[in-house]
Amino acid sequence: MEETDKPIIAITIGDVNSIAPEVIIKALEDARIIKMMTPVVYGSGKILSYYRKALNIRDFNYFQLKKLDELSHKKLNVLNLWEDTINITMGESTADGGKYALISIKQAVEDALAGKVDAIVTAPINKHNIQSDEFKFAGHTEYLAQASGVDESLMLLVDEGLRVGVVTGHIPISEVAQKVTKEKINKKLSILEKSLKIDFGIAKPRIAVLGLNPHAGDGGVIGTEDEEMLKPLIQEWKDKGKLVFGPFPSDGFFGNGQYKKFDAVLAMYHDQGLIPFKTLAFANGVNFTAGLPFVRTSPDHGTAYDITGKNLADETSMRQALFLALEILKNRKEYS
Ligand SMILES: NC(=O)c1ccc[n+]([C@@H]2O[C@H](COP(=O)([O-])OP(=O)(O)OC[C@H]3O[C@@H](n4cnc5c(N)ncnc54)[C@H](O)[C@@H]3O)[C@@H](O)[C@H]2O)c1
Ligand SMILES: N[C@H](C(=O)O)[C@H](O)COP(=O)(O)O
Repeated sequence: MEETDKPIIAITIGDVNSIAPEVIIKALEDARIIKMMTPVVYGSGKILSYYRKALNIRDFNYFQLKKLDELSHKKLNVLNLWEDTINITMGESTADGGKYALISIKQAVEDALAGKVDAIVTAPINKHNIQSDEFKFAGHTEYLAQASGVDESLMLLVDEGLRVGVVTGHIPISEVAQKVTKEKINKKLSILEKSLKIDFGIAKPRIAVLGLNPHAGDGGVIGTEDEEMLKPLIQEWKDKGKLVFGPFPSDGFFGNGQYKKFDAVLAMYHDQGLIPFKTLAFANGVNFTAGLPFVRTSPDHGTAYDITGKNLADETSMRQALFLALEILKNRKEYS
């Protein structure tokens, strides 16, 4: 591969007081990365330098630039987005943690939408300290959909053959039942099916749909949504020749390993899908946003303030997020 043919991957800095800089540095230390892609950290060399020293990491070098077109395909790049020296308070949630995380995300999105970078890999943010007049969203997923002008996207957690999407995402549990509508499930199923074909190269994907109620309602004894909404909806997909099955009672479905028979699982709400996913795949898991005009992946963990600055953060999920972004780019190219 020519150096200049490598995909350019924007990596957002995340919360600078969290494990985000640590997992970025450790993931980028992997010698395979620079051979396969051109990474650009959107943030500031001062932040990486601070963590390199704090964690006593040697031999981590990078090329600093002020404009994206100065990047080097032979080196790890850091795009300096600010001159400020930030007061780093490792393991604490501060206004600065949110402010600089947002500067990084905004620039990466602008560059992705302009086609200047091929994908974005986001390091973790704190959903509380990033809130501002400019950012009134529950997470990257919601922000990225709005910023890129799509009315619906899908949070899809991925670890090799295990893929778990959610119908409702970052909303209070009290709102789940009313938000799980036929229209919403159909939209999410459409994004999921398309993504499995285009992003994951699966020609005829098998999708499992989980029930909303305990035991998928037990024939209407525990809630009526599974019987009255989910069963007919799934039948409509089957009638169109799609391999969509369910509704499955979530506990037994994961408990007996049935998930292994499907290319993807659609859960009705965040914890229904993410608890089994993270139990099975926390270290390697990647959070992918399907349905965006650009590729966006992320590690499946958060800011982990409790271990920040202690050199305890496992960077595997961050590294997998970089590799999955590449794989999806390749699959999209082959599909088109
Ligand atoms: N991609 C993202 O931006 C993202 C993802 C998940 C959570 N979050 C946010 O992060 C904040 C903290 O969330 P949380 O406490 O629920 O989850 P968390 O993932 O930050 O931490 C959960 C537990 O896992 C441990 N852990 C997390 N990542 C680890 C790693 N790489 N290596 C070793 N141990 C690790 C932590 O120390 C903690 O004990 C919240 O604001 C949440 O919204 C952001
Ligand atoms: N629900 C995600 C997870 O637990 O991995 C996480 O909160 C990140 O969400 P965004 O990608 O929307 O920030």
